[in-house]
Amino acid sequence: MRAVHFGAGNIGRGFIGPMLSDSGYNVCFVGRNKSKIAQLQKRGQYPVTLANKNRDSFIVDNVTAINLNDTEDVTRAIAEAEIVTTAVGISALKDIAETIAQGIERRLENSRNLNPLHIIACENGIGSSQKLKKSVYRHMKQSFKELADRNVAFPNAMVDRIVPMQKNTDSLEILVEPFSEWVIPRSGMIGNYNEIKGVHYVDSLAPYLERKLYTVNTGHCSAAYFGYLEGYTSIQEAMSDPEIRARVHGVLKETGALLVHLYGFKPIEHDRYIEKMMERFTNPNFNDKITRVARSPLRKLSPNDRLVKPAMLAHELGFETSHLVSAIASALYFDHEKDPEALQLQADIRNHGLSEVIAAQLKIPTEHPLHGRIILESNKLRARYPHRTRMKTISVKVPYF
Ligand SMILES: NC(=O)C1=CN([C@@H]2O[C@H](COP(=O)(O)OP(=O)(O)OC[C@H]3O[C@@H](n4cnc5c(N)ncnc54)[C@H](O)[C@@H]3O)[C@@H](O)[C@H]2O)C=CC1
Ligand SMILES: O=P(O)(O)OC[C@H]1O[C@](O)(CO)[C@@H](O)[C@@H]1O
Repeated sequence: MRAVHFGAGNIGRGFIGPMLSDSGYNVCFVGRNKSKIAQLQKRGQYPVTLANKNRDSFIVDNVTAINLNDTEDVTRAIAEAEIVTTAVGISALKDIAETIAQGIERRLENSRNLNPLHIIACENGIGSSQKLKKSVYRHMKQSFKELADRNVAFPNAMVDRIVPMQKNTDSLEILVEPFSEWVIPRSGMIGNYNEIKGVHYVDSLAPYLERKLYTVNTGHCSAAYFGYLEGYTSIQEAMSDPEIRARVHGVLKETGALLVHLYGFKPIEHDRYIEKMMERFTNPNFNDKITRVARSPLRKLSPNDRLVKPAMLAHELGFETSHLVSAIASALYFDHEKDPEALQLQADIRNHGLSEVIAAQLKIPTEHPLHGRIILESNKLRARYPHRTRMKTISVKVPYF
């Protein structure tokens, strides 16, 4: 069985690669880092180490690799695969869409391979595979689209495993947390597919995806933004500060109330889930950089992502949102100079003002109560962390609610 995986980065090598290989797939990594691809081609395997006390490790084998710009080889691999996965970042999906489209066309040309093909975007976010499908279809001829509708599926998925930045002597080695979860809805699958060992196939993805996004991702990035303002460099440092820990817990109690309401999780079980996630953030067996977890603040602050979406939903339902508001206000101060989105965000705030950014990018209109509360919280943070914040204090009339 053949799998093609786009992105030989942390989640690719540390999570998706091992899962597919363990299920008997030959995993072909498609990547743009030439030296990593050459290493994978040469060795055909690489080591994975678990960030537990014993540092248990195992080898992922039956691996091949192709450079992303060797389009001929990549499209051939897609034409012959049972499954295509990606872990390149949601904003990079559009960049690989044309190659995937060419691979599908090559596969379907003259009805050469009409076996089902599943294409799964293993990215953080809602509806990633369907977003990829839209981009891929933009590059396909109409006749192929009709055939692809019957033979190619793009099931959305939820993937969860913390894989920090790597600093290993062996450039292929990867250190990952022991926990992992990959969830795929059965309704998104077609034909007689081989189940991937360890994947949880479910009837409905939304409860799993939103529980993870609004707990793991909301909590993790809140710890990062709170910790960044405090001057910490790792999530572990931030989580060992009792005040930050309590604020992150406060965020998760707020999203927890929302999730319990939306999906009927038992409150006591959801509290246990929150505790488990707090424990994962604290994992002392690795050092997870704040700048990694806080990365791409424009994406994280977008209306359908981990901060604004749960805050808006919770507000509409009359639930508490003060910790979420604080996380959003903190995220708006993230100005790491090596993060292009952070630089863009700060430039937008400088050029257009905070209120305009909240309205235009977070899509929280000026008249919405959360808009004014974010600005008030931003002013408080500025007073508390004058050396970490560069925005001007902004006066605002908070709408009555
Ligand atoms: N690292 C983590 O703990 C988790 C990450 N994710 C998601 O997995 C995805 C990948 O994240 P990581 O593996 O951490 O990032 P990474 O930076 O380690 O790996 C991303 C890979 O994609 C490649 N890439 C980036 N832009 C590209 C482009 N325009 N065209 C082709 N290749 C491109 C990079 O060269 C790199 O090899 C993201 O969507 C992230 O949200 C999901 C769960 C956990
Ligand atoms: O910042 P991104 O690209 O959404 O992905 C990293 C996030 O995903 C996680 O691995 C959780 O699945 C966390 O480490 C982190 O919050």
